[in-house]
Amino acid sequence: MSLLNFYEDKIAIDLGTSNTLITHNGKIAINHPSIVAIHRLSGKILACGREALAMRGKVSKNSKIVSPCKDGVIANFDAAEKMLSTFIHAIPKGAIFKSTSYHMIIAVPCESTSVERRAVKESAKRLKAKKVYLIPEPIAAAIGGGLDILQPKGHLIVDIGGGTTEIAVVSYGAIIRGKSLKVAGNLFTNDIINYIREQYNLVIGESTAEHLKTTIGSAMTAPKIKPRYTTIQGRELQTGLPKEIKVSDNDIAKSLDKSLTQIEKSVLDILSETPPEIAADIYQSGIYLTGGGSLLKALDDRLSKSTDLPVCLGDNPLEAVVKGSEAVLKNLNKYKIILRENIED
Ligand SMILES: Nc1ncnc2c1ncn2[C@@H]1O[C@H](COP(=O)(O)OP(=O)(O)OP(=O)(O)O)[C@@H](O)[C@H]1O
Repeated sequence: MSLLNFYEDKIAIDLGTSNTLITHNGKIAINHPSIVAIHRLSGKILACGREALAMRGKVSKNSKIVSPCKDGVIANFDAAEKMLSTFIHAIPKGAIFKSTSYHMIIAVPCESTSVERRAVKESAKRLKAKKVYLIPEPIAAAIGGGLDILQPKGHLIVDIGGGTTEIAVVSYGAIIRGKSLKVAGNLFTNDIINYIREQYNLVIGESTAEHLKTTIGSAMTAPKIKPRYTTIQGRELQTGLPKEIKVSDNDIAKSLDKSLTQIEKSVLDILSETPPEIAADIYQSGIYLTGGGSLLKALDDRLSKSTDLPVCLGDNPLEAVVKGSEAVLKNLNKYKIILRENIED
């Protein structure tokens, strides 16, 4: 390895539907919502990340707020590149190694097409990446959570993000069976909005629904336990007037039931397609649950009940993908089987 290569800047990117995380030389340098405010006429970026999120619903008609990713994949490449470029330029760089190009690794959904992957690589090249590697998100999440997936032993990883739930059976660093399901955290939020409208005739916004999900949200109703309540405000459907109601954790559990059942069904489908030797490993190791959606209360218990398998909640589920990607980029030799087996171009 030449001295030049040794000092090459290394960037790992988890460009998620909800959040974008970037590590630079081993540290998380960027952690923002994946959202940009753009001037309609000039196409100029007005704000990115948290700043753009704060502008949502409050900008003039000359500006628009854009989420570059939908259902786990880039839906608006121009906005995604502009957002990533702004984030990369915001990374505080060391005074000595001000490199103008990087080695970059980007996590992609396990069912991304070769066309999608090529488009991601081309975008990265336009962002001056000298060398670009891609890694499947569930594999990155598992490595980031400390799972040793290089062993010839089967693991079942369920990564519930904002736009997709990635379900992958992994053995010896390769995905044996994988599925990207468009049922994840953002849909849970919509489920809550719809339920509150139908049950209470109250229209609530995304932020209120997200708040309900992350505070009193639960994957299971608990009939024998005293319900937990919270008060929310919204607009009454018939009168159009502001109104306040009390909502319980059981309400949220009921609203999420259909989406959670879909995830459970997909996990069971993948298990039924898993080769018997690997299924035997999974019987022992259980399910590795990660991604921001895994933070929903009692989701591990619910998944364990429906599959009859132990469920292990990963550490730092919101950071696992970027940390795992970073680990691979730092040690390409150790993880070369992962890049070779899972991403063919
Ligand atoms: N405490 C919590 N309870 C329930 N859901 C949560 C909690 N904290 C975060 N989430 C949800 O996690 C999701 C974001 O997770 P994550 O950052 O892993 O997804 P992403 O990488 O942006 O999405 P994707 O991988 O689908 O592109 C959001 O839907 C968010 O609401």
